[in-house]
Amino acid sequence: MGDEDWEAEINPHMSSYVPIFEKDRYSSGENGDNFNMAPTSSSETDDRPRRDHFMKSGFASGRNFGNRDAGESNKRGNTSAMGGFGAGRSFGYRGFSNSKFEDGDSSGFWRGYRDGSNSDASGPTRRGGRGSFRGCHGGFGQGSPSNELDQDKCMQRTGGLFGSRRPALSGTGNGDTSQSRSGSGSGRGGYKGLNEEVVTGSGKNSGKSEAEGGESGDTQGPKVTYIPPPPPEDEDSIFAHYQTGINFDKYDTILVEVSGHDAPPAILTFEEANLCQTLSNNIAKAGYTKLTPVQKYSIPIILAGRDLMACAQTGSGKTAAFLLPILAHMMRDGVTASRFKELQEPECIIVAPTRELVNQIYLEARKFSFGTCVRAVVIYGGTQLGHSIRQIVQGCNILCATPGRLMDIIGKEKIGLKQIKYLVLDEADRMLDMGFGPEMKKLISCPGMPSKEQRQTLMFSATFPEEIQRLAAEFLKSNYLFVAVGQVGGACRDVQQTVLQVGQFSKREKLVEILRNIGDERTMVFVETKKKADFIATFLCQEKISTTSIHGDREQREREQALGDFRSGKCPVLVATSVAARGLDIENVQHVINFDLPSTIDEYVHRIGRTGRCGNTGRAISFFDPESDNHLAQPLIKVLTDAQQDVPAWLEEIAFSAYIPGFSGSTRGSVFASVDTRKNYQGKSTLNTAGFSSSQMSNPVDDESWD
Ligand SMILES: Nc1ncnc2c1ncn2[C@@H]1O[C@H](COP(=O)(O)OP(=O)(O)OP(=O)(O)O)[C@@H](O)[C@H]1O
Repeated sequence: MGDEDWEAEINPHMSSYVPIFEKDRYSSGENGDNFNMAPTSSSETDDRPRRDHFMKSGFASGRNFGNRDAGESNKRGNTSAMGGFGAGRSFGYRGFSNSKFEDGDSSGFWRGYRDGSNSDASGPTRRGGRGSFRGCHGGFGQGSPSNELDQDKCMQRTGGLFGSRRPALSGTGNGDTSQSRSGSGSGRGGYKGLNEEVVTGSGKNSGKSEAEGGESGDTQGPKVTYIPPPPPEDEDSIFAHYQTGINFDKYDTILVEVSGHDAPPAILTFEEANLCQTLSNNIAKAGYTKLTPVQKYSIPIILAGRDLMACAQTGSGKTAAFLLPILAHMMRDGVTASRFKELQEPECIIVAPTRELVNQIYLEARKFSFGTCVRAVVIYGGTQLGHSIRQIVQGCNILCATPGRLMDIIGKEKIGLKQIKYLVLDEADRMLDMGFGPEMKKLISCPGMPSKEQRQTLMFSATFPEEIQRLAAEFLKSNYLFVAVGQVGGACRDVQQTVLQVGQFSKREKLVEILRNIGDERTMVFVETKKKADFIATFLCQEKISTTSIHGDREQREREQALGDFRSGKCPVLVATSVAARGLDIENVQHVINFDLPSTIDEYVHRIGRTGRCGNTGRAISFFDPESDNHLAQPLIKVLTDAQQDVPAWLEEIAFSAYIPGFSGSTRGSVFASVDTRKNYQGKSTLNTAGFSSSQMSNPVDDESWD
């Protein structure tokens, strides 16, 4: 395809793929790039002129964009600090999505509903500080398609020139990942971005988050002014749900183990839970007629007031397993917080690791509390802090929050914690690992927070590494109960897993081949880094496959837009980092493709769990690169075998040659997704001095993918 065809070829397919581009970094040509003939006329804070320009010249000139063959030959040469990645800009303009953003059609979160509301007040101002490095996400400059990995390296080396690899997080302790992009290149600090919500600066201000920077304005970053559109209020939308799949009834055959003393018996039907009429009505309206195993066991445990750690396969209804009994108690006991109170004191806090997930939990809470006196509120980073506060002051009984925003709100004394009766950690293993663990510890020692004896603490996940379970004990009463719902190894058996041996440089070709076969079926493609997410999304768009992307360097509005376009089917392919690996419940995701395998097997289990949910079937295809993935061979075989999937002979050979003495197949037991570590590890501890298990020390690759 000639350069002149470029724009025409790619425009129709780029409706939603809109990485940020900041022109000035790239417009001079000093990086040795001739593609990006960006004018310097438009204001840094003005979206529209730059979009117009790039519609004309930016893309049109990106001639190396799809040149995958350039790969091998260019991969070394492209790493020059100035020319390699720095030149990669042709696609980095978020305004590419025609006028959508400016039209305020940011329906992303709301399961594809479009209410047309334009509540994004961010406007141009947020562009200024943020943009300084965003263009690099596109990653298609001089020879850039050749080797995304080398781009990554180059990017890191060039951090000093362009700002931080992460767009200029303030070094002064600004905590919100979307908040403080000052362009100063101050680096990422504390958690290196592992934490979705909390990024520390110099270390001095660890744990502070966007309040310091964005809202009170004492850092260089622009204010986050994004106000997400309210979800639709009509009953049909609130109770919209997808159908359980053909394998839903097979849940009944799944083994469940409850450990701990005096566990109440499981219930078999919703009626046995003795929920109030309104709650029962809401359950019926949600289309729930039958309990899933984790619900059968967890609901009576929570109703009995016990602390709980529950491990059950992805997509098997853990959210309702904690929401329903909590709501039942709130209905029984009455709630104290009301809109007429000056200080809101919620009875329940639910934390989860990503903004999208916390919002999804909120929608579930809103659904089940419909028509009751209980009011659920959601707050998360990347949105205007004032908006979060306004939501809370209208009355807050259940607060669904990401950790960074929660700590901001607590720090600002916008909520009191004295009334907390329920603390829920969803994706609890993630919430307690290196990234979020310190924040969670801070949360439970906040002034006013009832001690663990005084509150009920509930933890849910599909995976629960043993060392995390030991950390969790600090949060739970000693007599907590542990519910393990097989699937063996944690992967859902409704997902047909295939592992293909594909080398780094053949991956794109293979991906396109697979996606072409798949057609329009909804597919999530997981990659390991944010830059690669943009790179692959753009590449697919160029291949005329409608694609969008979600990762931590995209603005919240863009993330929501991407999710909305994926949910609605407008973009049937979503390229994502691990930020989308956990919890997201999207109807009709038929395929998950691991373009890059994650660094841990647990992450693999979560990723493939985006398909095959709630008794529906799905497919997962993973590219296994022997150059980089051998360490996963053994645990992968265990997961495949446990889920009764075919194990390729070549994988067994690799596993054999990469044999790790003492490897027991996984960190988990042989029958259940996780075992209660109290059985095996009483008295033993492998914690390091920081209080975290060494195996949970953050992995730089993981860090990259998360934020
Ligand atoms: N008893 C039920 N009957 C019908 N549908 C249900 C039931 N329980 C849950 N669901 C639906 O199943 C889907 C998956 O539930 P949910 O998101 O809670 O799974 P999960 O176990 O939390 O998954 P993950 O591990 O990926 O976070 C949701 O759409 C939910 O509404």
